[in-house]
Amino acid sequence: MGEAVRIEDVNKKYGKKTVLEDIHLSVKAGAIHGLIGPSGAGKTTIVKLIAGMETPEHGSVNVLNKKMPNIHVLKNIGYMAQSDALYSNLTGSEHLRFFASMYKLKKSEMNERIAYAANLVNLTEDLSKKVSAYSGGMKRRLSLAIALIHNPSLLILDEPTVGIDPELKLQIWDELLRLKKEGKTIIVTTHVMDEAERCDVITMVRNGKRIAEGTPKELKQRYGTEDFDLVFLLAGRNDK
Ligand SMILES: Nc1ncnc2c1ncn2[C@@H]1O[C@H](COP(=O)(O)OP(=O)(O)OP(=O)(O)O)[C@@H](O)[C@H]1O
Repeated sequence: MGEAVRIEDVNKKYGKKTVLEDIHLSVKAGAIHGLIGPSGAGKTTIVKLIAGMETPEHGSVNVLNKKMPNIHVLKNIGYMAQSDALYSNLTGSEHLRFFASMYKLKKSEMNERIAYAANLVNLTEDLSKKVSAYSGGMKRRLSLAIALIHNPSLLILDEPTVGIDPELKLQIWDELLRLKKEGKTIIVTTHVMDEAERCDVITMVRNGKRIAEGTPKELKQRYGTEDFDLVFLLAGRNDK
């Protein structure tokens, strides 16, 4: 399998503050790749670079073999941001229609995709409600449905399951595994170690640096523990 994302030698600053330093990252096509790290580590900045929303001071970001930002690549990316960018006066259904129309889906395909995405995130019954009446978890679920609406080949999910109950979280992970089987590439950021263990490859990020990478099994073997929280702590200590 080829590479879906390649980041080489990336440095990123906000003002004078360096938030990413010498980042190299290769995401295999068809894999679920997790970015794990404490708050402020730089995970969101990395996914924004991949989604073409930020550009690095130094280095390169290639997605689906094109240098980012690239307008043709954007339609193959589904991006779920950490904070929900929704219109409080529109209903769930209006959101899905609006985003589907941006991707120029045909009417029949649009209806099919809306039904699929709404069902996946358990929002079918709530589609006619305005977003102002949605709970935080419902807004997260709607954002995920929007990210999936155009059937993108690369899904970038920034903390997708925050505020989502355990049952739905499992359901969403089952669906991510199914999408992977279809050949989609999924990049997911998380603080939650049980989610990390579901990824094919994990990159651990701390203070803007990549401190460890491997499959969950490799990382556990490398640090001699089955406890993923401990893997992360040990990887962090080695970096000091
Ligand atoms: N637009 C911005 N302007 C200035 N600083 C920023 C901006 N965006 C992020 N930062 C800083 O960059 C660093 C990395 O932030 P980032 O959001 O990438 O971390 P994160 O690992 O995603 O954290 P979290 O898990 O809390 O979302 C932090 O120190 C943050 O304060």
